[in-house]
Amino acid sequence: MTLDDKQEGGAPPRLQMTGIAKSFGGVTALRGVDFTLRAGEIHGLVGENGAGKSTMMKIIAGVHTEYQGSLQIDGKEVHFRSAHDSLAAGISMVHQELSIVPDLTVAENVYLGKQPVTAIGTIDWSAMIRGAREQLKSLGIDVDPRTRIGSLPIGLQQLIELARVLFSGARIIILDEPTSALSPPEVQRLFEVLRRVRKDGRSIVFISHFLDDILNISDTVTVFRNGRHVITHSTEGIDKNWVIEHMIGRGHEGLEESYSGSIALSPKVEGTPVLQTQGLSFGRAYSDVSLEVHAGEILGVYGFMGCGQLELARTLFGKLRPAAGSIMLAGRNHVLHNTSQARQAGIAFVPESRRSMLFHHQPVYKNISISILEKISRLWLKPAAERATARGHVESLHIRPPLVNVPLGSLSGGNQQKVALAKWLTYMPKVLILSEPTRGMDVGAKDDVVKIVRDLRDKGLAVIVVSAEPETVLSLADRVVVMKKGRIVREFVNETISKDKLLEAA
Ligand SMILES: Nc1ncnc2c1ncn2[C@@H]1O[C@H](COP(=O)(O)OP(=O)(O)OP(=O)(O)O)[C@@H](O)[C@H]1O
Repeated sequence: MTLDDKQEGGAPPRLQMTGIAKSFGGVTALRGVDFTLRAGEIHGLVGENGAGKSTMMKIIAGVHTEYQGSLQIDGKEVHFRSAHDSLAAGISMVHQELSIVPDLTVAENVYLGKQPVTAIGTIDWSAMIRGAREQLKSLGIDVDPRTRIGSLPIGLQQLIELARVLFSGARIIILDEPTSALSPPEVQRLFEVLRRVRKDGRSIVFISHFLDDILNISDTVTVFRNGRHVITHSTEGIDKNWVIEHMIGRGHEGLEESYSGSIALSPKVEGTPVLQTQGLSFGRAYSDVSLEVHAGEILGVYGFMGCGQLELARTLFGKLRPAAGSIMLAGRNHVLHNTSQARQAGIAFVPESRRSMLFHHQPVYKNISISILEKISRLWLKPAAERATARGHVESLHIRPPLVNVPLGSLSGGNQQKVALAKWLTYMPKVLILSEPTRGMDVGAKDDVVKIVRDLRDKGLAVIVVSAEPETVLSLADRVVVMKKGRIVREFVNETISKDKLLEAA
């Protein structure tokens, strides 16, 4: 470790974990890992999918109670037996999956489990609503605390969940992928709050695959690889390349090249588009959207979270019925009444919430083969053939562990995402719509996805990539349209663009 374990003045660290080991059945998640968190520190934690980040943090949060090694808070040995124990010790964690209660109001969610009470012991609704409004305001969120939270866009839900933890008074706050659904301005607001929280002497662990965010907000960075602690270093004087090198443990020539800096877009493709829309509108989500995508082309649709791009993607897959406008496939008008019509027309859609569409208790190979089973069920696909298909995808996407018989639920979040993508790659559509295809993936996995999607394009597929992450769009798209408040405001063709240009347009 290159940092001193002692805090200034010789006080013990806020949190010290030593020699932590944890296995799940035959899978070893952590192999004797050390981790130190100091008071008033924002500590970035990075590593490839499956490196053990979430497992380590879930031990602190009292989710995993069986492990080896020592856990000390302010110099005192503790062993949490439940999430409740951990909360009582002043530790709060926001998991990758949101844990809000969709049917409750915003205020109830902010105060979940600790509602203010009146002198006579009833819930103090007015204090709760007032308190929630103030807390949210400091995060720049202007929303009526009486709104049902499930009716709000996902980015807002994520911010509200963060608000709950940030204002809980916890001394140790663990944020696992907190910015995945946030727009750039929302990320900036979150960072301002995190800096305020740090000033109060509270400590934050920030897990993310967005290395720019990690370097921007953290004081210290720790890298895990394959269940081991690789290095801990002050963020001063290190850069993204340094982090990637330690994450993957080898040179990374070629990796991320397409993400950083500028990229050159392709000229417009001539001929009849495989898919085209004219004046497409859907309620308040988006209106008057005209776009086209050709065979052998990747169209990027970029916009901040909640600008209508997710609804647009769903419409193109027959999940939503447009209020106006038309969709044409190979130059002919098509009315898509449902998703099976879209599939028959050769359209595939990988949604951003793909993990919810998987079967967590089923083995990996079943999850991958399910879409071809549907397509060629009459052929009585044999399990051996299913496994063989799955193995091919597990290999090309570098899914870890590389086992097709283990239950999907035992994989790390990022690896589950890869399985979800593999599932859709098994059947060859004409149009492939990908919503947030690399969310939650580490740099290496992103690179694998980029290669696979480009390969599909080269085989003649028309691909639409919908994303609120500029890097995702830049790394994949041949041509980009930018959406803002439900409208296409800009198209970039045959020119060199950068992240700044995209952000500016959005
Ligand atoms: N509940 C579980 N049952 C079985 N195996 C598990 C379980 N949770 C995690 N693992 C395994 O432990 C290893 C570490 O997973 P973990 O979720 O900690 O990784 P991570 O670094 O957080 O990855 P990601 O960036 O993808 O979220 C992985 O191999 C994973 O498959």
